[in-house]
Amino acid sequence: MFKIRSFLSPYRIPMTIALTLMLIELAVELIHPLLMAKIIDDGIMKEDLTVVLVWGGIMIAVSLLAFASGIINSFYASHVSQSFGFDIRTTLFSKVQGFSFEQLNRFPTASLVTRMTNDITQLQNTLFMGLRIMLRAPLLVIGAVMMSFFVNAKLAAVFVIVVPIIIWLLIWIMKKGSKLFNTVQTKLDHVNGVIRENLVGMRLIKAYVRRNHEINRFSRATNELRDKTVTALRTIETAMPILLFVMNITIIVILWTGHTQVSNGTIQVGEVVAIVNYGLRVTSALSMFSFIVMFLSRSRASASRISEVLDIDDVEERSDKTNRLAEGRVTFEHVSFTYPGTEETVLKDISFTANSGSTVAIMGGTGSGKSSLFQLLPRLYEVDEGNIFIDGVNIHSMNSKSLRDQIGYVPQEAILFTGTVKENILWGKEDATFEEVVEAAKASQIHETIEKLPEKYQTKIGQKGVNLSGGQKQRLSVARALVRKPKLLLLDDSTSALDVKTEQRLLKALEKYSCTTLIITQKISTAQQADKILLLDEGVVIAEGTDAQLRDSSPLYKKICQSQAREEVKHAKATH
Ligand SMILES: Nc1ncnc2c1ncn2[C@@H]1O[C@H](COP(=O)(O)OP(=O)(O)OP(=O)(O)O)[C@@H](O)[C@H]1O
Repeated sequence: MFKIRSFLSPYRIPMTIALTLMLIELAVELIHPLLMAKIIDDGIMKEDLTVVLVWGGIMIAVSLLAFASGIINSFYASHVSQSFGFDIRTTLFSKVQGFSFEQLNRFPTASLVTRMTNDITQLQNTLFMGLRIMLRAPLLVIGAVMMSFFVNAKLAAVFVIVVPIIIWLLIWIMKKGSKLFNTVQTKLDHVNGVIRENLVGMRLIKAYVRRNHEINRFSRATNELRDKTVTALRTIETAMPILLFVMNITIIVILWTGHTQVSNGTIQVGEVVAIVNYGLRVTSALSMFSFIVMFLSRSRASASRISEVLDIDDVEERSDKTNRLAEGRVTFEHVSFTYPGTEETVLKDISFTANSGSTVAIMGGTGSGKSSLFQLLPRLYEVDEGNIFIDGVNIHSMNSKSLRDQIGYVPQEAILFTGTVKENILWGKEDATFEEVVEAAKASQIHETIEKLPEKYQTKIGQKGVNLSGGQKQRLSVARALVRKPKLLLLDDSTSALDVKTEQRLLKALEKYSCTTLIITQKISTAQQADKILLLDEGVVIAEGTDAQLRDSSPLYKKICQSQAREEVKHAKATH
């Protein structure tokens, strides 16, 4: 919570101005009944028109002052609340960018989205309300009670009993409400999660005709959200009529005792009217409380959810060593790795060397640890045991940003961003020239396809690359990696959707980049072109060598070759 409060520091001055203006409004509101009492007792009762006109004029003047203060207060309240929200959102976003994968796994994606949008909006609204009316309501209650005592202490004594009871009740509701709204926000996370999964997987949903299943899933999530919200709002709303009932009884008591005292001549009519007026203002302030308590409860829940993200420790950069990779020679030395928070060791005692400029194909069954091995190289995860060296330097001691800058990593799923083809390639190296972009596209065998697009390199790519085929997306992702002219290129099954000829051309074109290439593949045709093949099984390297060597020495490799050869024969027969 402390961190969130610190976001208010830059706005101390506008907040002070807004609060001062709010206090002016409040003061005017509190003076009004006094002026009214004066007009009744000294003007109307004594039939003195000058008093009525003079004090009436003063009343109008202070009302205008309150009006102007209210308007300027709104300006400041909007400015402060929006800027405060902007600052938190920007900080939260950049905080998440610095998360390690282990930290990222602690929050579901949809929950992070809710925290960065809805939760921050809750805080913004609360701050706006805070600067406009939130403080005004409690201060109005306190001020009205004090002024009543000033007018007539005996008559106002009833407030001393009633107000503490009401304050206690309000605190109780707020604590309860805050817990309930926490659950509401979690349910909102869930709804966002379902929506996100649904929109991302729309093609699959249609292909599997799962529309009704998805509609039911969404209905369940949104029903839960509705039920929890209704429970939270009910708890807060039912308390309000109780408060107002108590206040109305209080006013009746004041009127009753006031009436008796007026008859006895111990109090003037104007004084009774003033105290009743203060009572009514307290009542109206309390009816504002239902909103205030709701806003406070909600924002307390939201603030703690935002703090959870802000409180995550920054990943410490161990080194500012910005080694330039000269050759890209990779050495794994007895590397073992377990995903944080899990038990199973997914890579066990891995040792191998990929010479500079060479191509190493990594093969293995699904779940054998191929992608995990890749993620260790740009240090997306840290090794548990052993060491990884690039050009003889332990990557553990290298600055992670400089290390990643020099690696071209193409993940298994080709991810494209909304923007043009050129922008997507430039994503790999912002300051690349157009010639470099074209060069990378040519090497990735995507240049000709791009040239056929309506606006060539300026063609807009639809959301997630919907207007491109799987193979085109893959090649564009490879171009994005090549444009940075990496010393080390990691292709995670990134040529799976390419036909053999295109893939061969792509691999040939890579030679000119003279980078070390590690390529995860399921295809023997790809592996055959590599200088070395690593065969992984359940996180262990079970065979290492060239295609010819493995055909002799590895029964598993031989089996894969035979089964793929059979597939090819079947495929050839089918196409004839
Ligand atoms: N983020 C993660 N957290 C925990 N375990 C994971 C994570 N990612 C993968 N694993 C586990 O690590 C093991 C190896 O997964 P990995 O993705 O490296 O396999 P792979 O060989 O690349 O498989 P595939 O060819 O199917 O992509 C699997 O048992 C998988 O369940």
